[in-house]
Amino acid sequence: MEDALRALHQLSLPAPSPAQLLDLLDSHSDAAERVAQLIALASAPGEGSEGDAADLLGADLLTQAVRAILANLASALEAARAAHEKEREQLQKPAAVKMLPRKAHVARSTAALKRAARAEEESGPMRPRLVFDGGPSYVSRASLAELEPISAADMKLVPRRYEGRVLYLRTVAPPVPYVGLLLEGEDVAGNIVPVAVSHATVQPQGMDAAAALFPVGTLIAIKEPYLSPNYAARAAPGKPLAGIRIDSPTDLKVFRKGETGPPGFELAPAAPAAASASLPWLDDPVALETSSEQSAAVTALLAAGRPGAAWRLLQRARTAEKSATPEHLALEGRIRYHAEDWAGAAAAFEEAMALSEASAGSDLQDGAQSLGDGAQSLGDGGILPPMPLQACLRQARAHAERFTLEPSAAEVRGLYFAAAAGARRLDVRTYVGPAAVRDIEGAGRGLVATRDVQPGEVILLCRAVAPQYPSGPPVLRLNLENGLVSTSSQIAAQSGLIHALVDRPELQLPVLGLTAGPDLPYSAFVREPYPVSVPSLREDAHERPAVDAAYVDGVLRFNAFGPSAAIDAASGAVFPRAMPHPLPAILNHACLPNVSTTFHGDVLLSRALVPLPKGIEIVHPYVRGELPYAVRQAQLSKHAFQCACELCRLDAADGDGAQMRARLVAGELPAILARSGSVLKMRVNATEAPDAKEREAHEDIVEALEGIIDRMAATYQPGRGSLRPELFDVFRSCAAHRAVTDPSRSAQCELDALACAGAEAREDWAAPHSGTGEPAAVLSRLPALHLDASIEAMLASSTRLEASGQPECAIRWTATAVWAHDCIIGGGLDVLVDRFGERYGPALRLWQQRFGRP
Ligand SMILES: C[S@@+](CC[C@H](N)C(=O)[O-])C[C@H]1O[C@@H](n2cnc3c(N)ncnc32)[C@H](O)[C@@H]1O
Repeated sequence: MEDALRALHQLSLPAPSPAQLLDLLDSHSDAAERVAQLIALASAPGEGSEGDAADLLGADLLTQAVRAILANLASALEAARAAHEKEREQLQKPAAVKMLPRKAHVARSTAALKRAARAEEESGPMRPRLVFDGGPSYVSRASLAELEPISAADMKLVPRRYEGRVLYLRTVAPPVPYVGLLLEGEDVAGNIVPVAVSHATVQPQGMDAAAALFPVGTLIAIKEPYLSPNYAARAAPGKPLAGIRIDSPTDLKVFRKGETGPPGFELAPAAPAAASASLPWLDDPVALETSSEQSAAVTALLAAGRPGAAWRLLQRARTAEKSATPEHLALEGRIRYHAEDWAGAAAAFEEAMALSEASAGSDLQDGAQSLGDGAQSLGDGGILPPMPLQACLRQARAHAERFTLEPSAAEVRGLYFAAAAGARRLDVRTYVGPAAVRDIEGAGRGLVATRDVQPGEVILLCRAVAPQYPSGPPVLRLNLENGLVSTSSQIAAQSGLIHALVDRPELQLPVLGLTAGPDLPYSAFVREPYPVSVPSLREDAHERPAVDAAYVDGVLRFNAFGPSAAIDAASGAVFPRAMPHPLPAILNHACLPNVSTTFHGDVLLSRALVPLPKGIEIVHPYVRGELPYAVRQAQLSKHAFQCACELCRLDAADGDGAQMRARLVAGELPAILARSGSVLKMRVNATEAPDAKEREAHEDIVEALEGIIDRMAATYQPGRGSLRPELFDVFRSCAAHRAVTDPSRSAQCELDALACAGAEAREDWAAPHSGTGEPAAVLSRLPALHLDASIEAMLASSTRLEASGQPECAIRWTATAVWAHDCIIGGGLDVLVDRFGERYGPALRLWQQRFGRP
């Protein structure tokens, strides 16, 4: 991989994009040729700087060169597959290991370091990276004291996991960073053992940062080491070589100054870097001398997203100093705030202020500001940005006081606009509305309504645990067994979550208490009662947990929501996964949901779409209910359950009809809708009457649309009712054409579209609004599918009715849009205007004039 990238770099060509890499990894496609041409085109003759590869070689030669480079990459992939398969076979029949002599190891390690330095220099830190996985993954649950030391010479068979044993090594070279880290260790007998650590860091590191984490001479212990014939495949692939592969970084312990070294091993622990300069890898800093050192370290730990370590450090400092200082209390407030303990944070801020007042009016309390309802953005690591103590206190109190109150429109508005402005980690309190965790027959646990709930009520407002926004190089991980490709966001989320669980072991219950897909057995936490709120910081001593990287991957794959998408190479399915929102992850799936879930930065907001009677299961869609039945089933297949929601029951009852419909949707429908779009573009002035030619074009297309409606209608079982999501777009197009030719029938078409998405009309839907109060909506029940497009349907209908001189009918449609939007997202008119104002400004302005708050 690195060789191919270097070769491209030498030709001044860009590295393949992640999407192109995905194409290249698909051994069944002819993508290699396409990618070769695209990459070669990136340096077309005459366009680049003088003397670039295209000028020197000419386009044809250049394409040939790229082809050759990509062919090398393809054979590297093949070699990786072959090595993986061999290792898999050998697992049953391990062979005698052939360890290289020390001299050869030193030469190899020196060359690897040189190569890494050259790659960093030539291709830069943002060069894309590729690693592999697949097959068993290991984690040791034993404590060091339970394990018996082993030396490299005793590890005679490969591949083998040396259960019950621990290998002590001292590093003899700086680490080689790639996605994971490669270390070189020496045991007491002087044998060199290569070690590859996956998820050593949350994002790939440069050589200097990696060297600071593992300075030469660091003493390490590897619990129940797995000796692999291809040790580096998951961290930094290269030629197959026997070495230790660490899948879960909690299997690796680093000894720090002051810690007791391994019994019987004459290896002195290495001195750690100063805690304030560089935080120790995955551990808490120890032995800080001065109060200012402690404060600096706590702040650095918070910024690094390690509130647990910050908390433990603070507690140790407190114990040493006996009485709390205002600075310590302020730090405690920040840590508790980070951990969503608003009441605890408020108490600590208050005490800090009282103490600082007592100690001669410290400036901690100056500059108080009102924070209002607007959501603030949190700083690095999800912490409160620097602000006066009094402001911190207000904010903590506001969150604590609102804890049980349903989020207001102003709060949701603040959340929406903060996220729209690019904020990633939002300062909002969590809220768990009328929902509780219950066992659901045939579906594990789920959430049910604890009372009758009205449409629009907030069910959940939750922040993600340790969300990651990868800013490093693009990383891909190819599973050599099932072809699944994980992208940067998935890998960073996995590494970030492992590190977060080490930092805050109390988060294991909400995170590892989730299931990890049908292929992994439940963790022990799944059997415990699932926590509804975020567990508080643990007061007891910290024992570093063993975190199984494979289980965390499964949890993310089967539970995480998030804005970034990943592609299943096998099925081509695209599904979002990056951020774990623990409690919302307990929601089970239905293609026809009864809540609307939206994402704002790292915050998830779920509101009821329809009335929820007490005890009903709350369900949301893992895959888009608008997709044809067969596609939904294929996308859900990884979960290994059969969805039995109302939509699936109806689609299943349609039998062959559902398949015929899918064919129409994929075949003829797009062409008719495209034609419809072109005809609609003929309307330059919406208020002008169409000439005969235009009218005829609209009438023709309506005929074609009605034809396909009839053919699709024949694919539904008689008596199925109006829930027909595939017809939504067809009726919407009809509405747009009818608005030109026969305006009186346009609103009916929009209503038909909404009914296809699950809405129900009021009997008096066509009557004009009368009186002075707010108009009644035209719907009695909101659609559950095509949510945003449904709001457009309502606003479009309003706009047309207003234009055709029926303002009191129009205003009822706007009222419906306002209601629907409040139930789907909320946040009031400003949010609706921000999202739809550009296209439907006049309709929304009219509403604002008549019913908007001043
Ligand atoms: C995100 S979790 C939901 C919580 C899960 N029920 C639990 O107990 O942890 C997803 C898993 O829940 C189960 N599940 C979700 N929706 C389901 C449904 N409609 N029918 C059956 N099982 C379902 C599947 O096992 C799926 O992989």
